[in-house]
Amino acid sequence: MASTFLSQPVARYSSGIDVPASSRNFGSSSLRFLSPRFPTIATRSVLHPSPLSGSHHSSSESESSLILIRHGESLWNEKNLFTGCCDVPLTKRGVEEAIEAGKRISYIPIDMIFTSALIRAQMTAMLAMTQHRQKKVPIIIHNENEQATTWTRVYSGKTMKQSIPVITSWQLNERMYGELQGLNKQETAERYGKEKVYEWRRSYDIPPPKGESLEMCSQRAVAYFKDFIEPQLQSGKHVMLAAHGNSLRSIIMYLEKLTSQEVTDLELSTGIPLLYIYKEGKFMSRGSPVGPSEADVYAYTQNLAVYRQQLDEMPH
Ligand SMILES: O=C(O)[C@@H](CO)OP(=O)(O)O
Repeated sequence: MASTFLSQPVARYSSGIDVPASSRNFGSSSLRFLSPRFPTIATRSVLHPSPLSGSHHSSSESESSLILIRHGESLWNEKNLFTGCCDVPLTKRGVEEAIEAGKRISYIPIDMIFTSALIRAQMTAMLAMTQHRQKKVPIIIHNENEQATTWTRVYSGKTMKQSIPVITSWQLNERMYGELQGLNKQETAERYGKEKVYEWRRSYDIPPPKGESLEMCSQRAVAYFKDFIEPQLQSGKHVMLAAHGNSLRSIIMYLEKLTSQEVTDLELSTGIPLLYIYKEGKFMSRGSPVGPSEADVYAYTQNLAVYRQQLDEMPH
């Protein structure tokens, strides 16, 4: 699976060279984030949780939160068009959904953000973060080439501590819908029959014409999750992942060990965050946080409750 990523260039998240050793930390020892191209290095040089992240244990004891969020409504969702890998932005309603989602998760710790390479997922992550109580700045990591890496370097350890790296990756993109992209879903159902279109949209292993089946999408999205997101969770990092209906369905299938039949019935609404707690190698689904004042969400674990209390004590 790792060979899938060989074409991906190196990403570095670096503080630069003129920062005093004592402040060259993103909460801990390393400011460098190395790319999916080097999974083992990425695992070792993870950015450690912020002081407020509530996770200071060794990885064997650590507990991390994972937020999954499907992007808010896009302009093609609104028009009922097959979108797939076409890169369309959010509607006004989608923007509002993302902001609302941000309110729901405003007290859940987030140390790293992963998004697809598509603007609707990136907009959603960024808009949601405008609501986060911790007020850290999400920064997209540019690793297209050496120049991009060098030209986006940050030279202040203090600023780095107030930042959250945002890693974008095409492997988290929506499933590629092939020759359905841009077609109206209703008209397509009328033309090819509802059952055929349902099969294209929701079956596990039947691809739409010249497109990816959910199984094919899962081969890249779940591989990426296992290789690059799970190691971050294992090291105690709290992660938000903003992606798409089908890339997230395949990841949820993996997290919840769903069968190919069960994943067929799984539908994800736009802009609704889903919370998982990762502990001792297991993912526990905690549903969707209803709102920042919803006591139940923070009662899930002692760590989340402590984190929330710390945020409440922060000056406004
Ligand atoms: O058009 C798409 O890309 C997806 C998600 O909006 O549609 P579907 O729900 O049919 O998988």
